[in-house]
Amino acid sequence: MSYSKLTRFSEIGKKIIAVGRNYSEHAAELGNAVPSKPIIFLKPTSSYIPKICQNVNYEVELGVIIGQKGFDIPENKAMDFVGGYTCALDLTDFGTLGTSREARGPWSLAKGFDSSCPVGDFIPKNRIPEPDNLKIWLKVNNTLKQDDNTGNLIFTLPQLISYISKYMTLEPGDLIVTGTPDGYGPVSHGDKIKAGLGDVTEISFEIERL
Ligand SMILES: O=C([O-])CC(=O)C(=O)O
Ligand SMILES: [Mg+2]
Repeated sequence: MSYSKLTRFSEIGKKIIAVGRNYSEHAAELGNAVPSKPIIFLKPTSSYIPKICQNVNYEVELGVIIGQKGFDIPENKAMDFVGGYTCALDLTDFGTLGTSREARGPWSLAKGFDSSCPVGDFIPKNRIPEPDNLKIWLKVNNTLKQDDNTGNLIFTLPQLISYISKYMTLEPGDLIVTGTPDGYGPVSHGDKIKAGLGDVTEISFEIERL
């Protein structure tokens, strides 16, 4: 399958593996300690559905798309398994849908409702030669809300790929959303969201309530 022809990963429909608290300033704004191991959770592929956004918070994230199958991948081989990148949002509702962050219950509804994972275009790997030095930003109604660099990820892409693949076989089309920087916040009906990775790719959409 040629991923470069795809603009929405719903056409691929593989796992969405998400990383939590992977920027220390985001962990701090949540009042959480910097994790000693990656915090991993799953979002269902139905969360790609561009349906509605509810009472949610935005989180812009670097999405890594897996290009070949692998398990127990060593860190020094991990980048060979990357097929490309995308700008993804990990929309989150801890208010009405999910167990609160403080509680220890699962986050599945808070982070897995339909439309909770808007993604941009597939960016082939060679268009981002330095994924560990990439500006990541998000604007709400043209106001800059999140502005950081993937150089500040606590766990790097090779560390994440290696760690996740010890537990879950990675398959072509899987998407790893690598965690959000600080500055997350709520959106409401009519808000215009624009987010991007450096000046390589941009995603924009408007929030609609049912
Ligand atoms: O929202 C959270 O607490 C965890 C998360 O997804 C992130 O850090 O990107
Ligand atoms: Mg997130």
